[in-house]
Amino acid sequence: MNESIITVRDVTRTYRSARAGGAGGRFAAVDRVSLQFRRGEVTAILGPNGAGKTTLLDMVLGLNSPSSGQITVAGSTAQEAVQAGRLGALLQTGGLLPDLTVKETVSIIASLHRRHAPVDQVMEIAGLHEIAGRAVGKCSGGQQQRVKFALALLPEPEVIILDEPTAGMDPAARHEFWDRMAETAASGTTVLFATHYLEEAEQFARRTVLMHAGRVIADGPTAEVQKKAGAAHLRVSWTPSEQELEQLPAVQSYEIQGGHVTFRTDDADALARHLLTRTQAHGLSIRPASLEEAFMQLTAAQNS
Ligand SMILES: Nc1ncnc2c1ncn2[C@@H]1O[C@H](COP(=O)(O)OP(=O)(O)OP(=O)(O)O)[C@@H](O)[C@H]1O
Repeated sequence: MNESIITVRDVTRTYRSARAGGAGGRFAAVDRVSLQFRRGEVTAILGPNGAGKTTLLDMVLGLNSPSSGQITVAGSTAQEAVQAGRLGALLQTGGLLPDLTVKETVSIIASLHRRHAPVDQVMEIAGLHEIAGRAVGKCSGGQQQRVKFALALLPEPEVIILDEPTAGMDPAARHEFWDRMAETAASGTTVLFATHYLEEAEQFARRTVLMHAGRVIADGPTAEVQKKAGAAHLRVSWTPSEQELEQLPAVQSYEIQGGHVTFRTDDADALARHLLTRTQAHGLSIRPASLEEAFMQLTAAQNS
């Protein structure tokens, strides 16, 4: 269980910078990243647009090569692991043929694998039996993602990589998708997925790697990473004294405007409790900080 199945060692991937007008300037889409993933671990790679998640996952899949550093999967290169059917993927891009039915799609892709799981079994795991006869082009976005999930399961991979698998799904479809994924992970498959959603990481991954601008800025149990990134804005109607302000817990910063105070806090519950029980503050509202704000805060904290 503790054996590392994926090792990313000091990996950088640079691209020519569009902003530099192609004048030779390069930037690192992934910047000196080192990570290890253990067998059976479910990890979320969390980050805003452009953080480097897809670039990193594509390198783990051998679709893209590091500019420097090394990646090994189950002791071999990514390409060898894919060829051996040890790695399965559900990628953001990559089309399905719209005129084939769901079952035809899964059967045809199965026939391309030297060894594969029974078609009925992967259809069952991905919840496709009810829509087996439907043309792929008539399936919803969420159903198409489930078809891709079934295709990723066909080689019975030890590692499965999912790049924003639930993009475009409504909350119910998202839940159903993750319930099915959890069953797969419970059987010992290592799962690595990229997401924009903190809640998705929180609900489905025990470990979260937070990326921003190509760097890993936090890595650990999801609850801890969430606490670091999960700052909130809390607003009350209140005219506080200097002394009252000083006694408040968990305040990162505040702004006073008219009869209102807006706090930025890393523990909204503790602050709300204090404000409502020990001060005259009232009319309290809490708004979670956006992921982008949380990242800016974390990066600023790192750089200071
Ligand atoms: N082939 C490429 N050529 C040039 N720049 C690229 C290329 N691929 C990615 N980039 C740039 O590298 C950075 C990281 O992109 P990447 O797609 O890995 O981010 P991401 O975290 O997956 O974002 P998203 O959540 O939007 O998918 C971005 O600035 C992107 O524009």
